[in-house]
Amino acid sequence: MTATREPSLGADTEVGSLEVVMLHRPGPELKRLTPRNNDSLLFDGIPWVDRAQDEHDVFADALRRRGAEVLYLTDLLVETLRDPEARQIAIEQLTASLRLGETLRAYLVEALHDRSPDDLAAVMTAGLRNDEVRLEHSIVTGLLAPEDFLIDPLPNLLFTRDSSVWLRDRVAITSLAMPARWRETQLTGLIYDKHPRFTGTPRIHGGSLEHVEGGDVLQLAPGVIAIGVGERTTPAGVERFARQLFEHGLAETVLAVPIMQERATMHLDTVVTMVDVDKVVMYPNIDNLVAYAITSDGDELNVGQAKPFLDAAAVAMRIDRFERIDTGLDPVTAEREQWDDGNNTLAIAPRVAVAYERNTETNARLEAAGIEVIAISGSELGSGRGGPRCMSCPIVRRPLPQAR
Ligand SMILES: NC(=O)NCCC[C@H](N)C(=O)O
Repeated sequence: MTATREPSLGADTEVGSLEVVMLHRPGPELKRLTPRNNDSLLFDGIPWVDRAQDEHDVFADALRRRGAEVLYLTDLLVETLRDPEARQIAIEQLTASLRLGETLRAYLVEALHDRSPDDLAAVMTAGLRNDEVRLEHSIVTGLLAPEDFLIDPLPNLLFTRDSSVWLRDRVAITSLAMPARWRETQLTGLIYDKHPRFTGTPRIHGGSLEHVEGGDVLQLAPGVIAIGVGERTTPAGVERFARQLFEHGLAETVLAVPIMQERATMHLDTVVTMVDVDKVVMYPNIDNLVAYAITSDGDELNVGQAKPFLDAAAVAMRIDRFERIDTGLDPVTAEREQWDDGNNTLAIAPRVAVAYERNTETNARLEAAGIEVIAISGSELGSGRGGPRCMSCPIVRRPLPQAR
């Protein structure tokens, strides 16, 4: 494989025309979900996997039809694993933290080295069950139940938004808060390090640092980055991330935005997403969203007073008004549609957004406000509590003509 990094990778807004995006087509890892493990694996139900795949294919096709190139995480991973050094790293990372005793760990290391890139990628994504290994005379495999996981599956890979974020020409490998998702950044980290398409891409952050998840990071305008602080991204995560953004010239202002620490609002993008250069769709039941503007004078970070989010954002973006499209929903409908990711839209160009079709009232108000809504079905995809924005990692967005 030769190094062929494209010169123009990156994205500096939420709404620039989407050119390259990474998705993860749901696969065998979803078949690992049971009523006994779905809570700890962060799913609210047991998805019908074939239907989830169909829904996801429609999503991917909608993006392709509008000109985006869709890269699948699994394809990138398999291609990466063809490199012996990448395989070595992958197996080391995968087995380093297993608490399975030395005999079983050593057996797994050897067995994984014998696997093809496809099979190794399958273990990295779908995990490994006890009854899927053949190790005689092992105390550990003998005493574990057949269906116990030796390596946990990663059903939340579906939400590619969270484990990496492109900021201008750099990629941030995030640090995921929930144990069920920790290993995801080993995969994205490896892909961006070793896949020829990304050779030489400068990086920030990393899986071992303070928690920051991609769903909390919104690029409101070039150099203006809002970061939610709640269930997933910690205050220390924002501080660490902001320092790197300033250090590498990726931001002039970072807006730290506290959100409720609950599952329904796990990321900033569950309550607010951009649908135009100066417009957001926002959960109506959070009128009091505030932001702390963080700037840097070179050495120190300066943190302003809490201001209403839309006002603080407008100042940082140097626009007169950052408009919230009034979905006008009564609080109960708003709560239902927020839970079903009605506010989690994916802008693929200014005023064009992909949204789940089930949120009929939110979508109708968006259309009335002049937003073209590309409605996709998400009855099964949504069982992991994530919408179109969560399910996509933009790798290239065209810069906006008016970008500063
Ligand atoms: N950006 C997002 O809001 N991502 C959705 C992640 C859902 C996943 N089941 C989780 O709990 O982390």
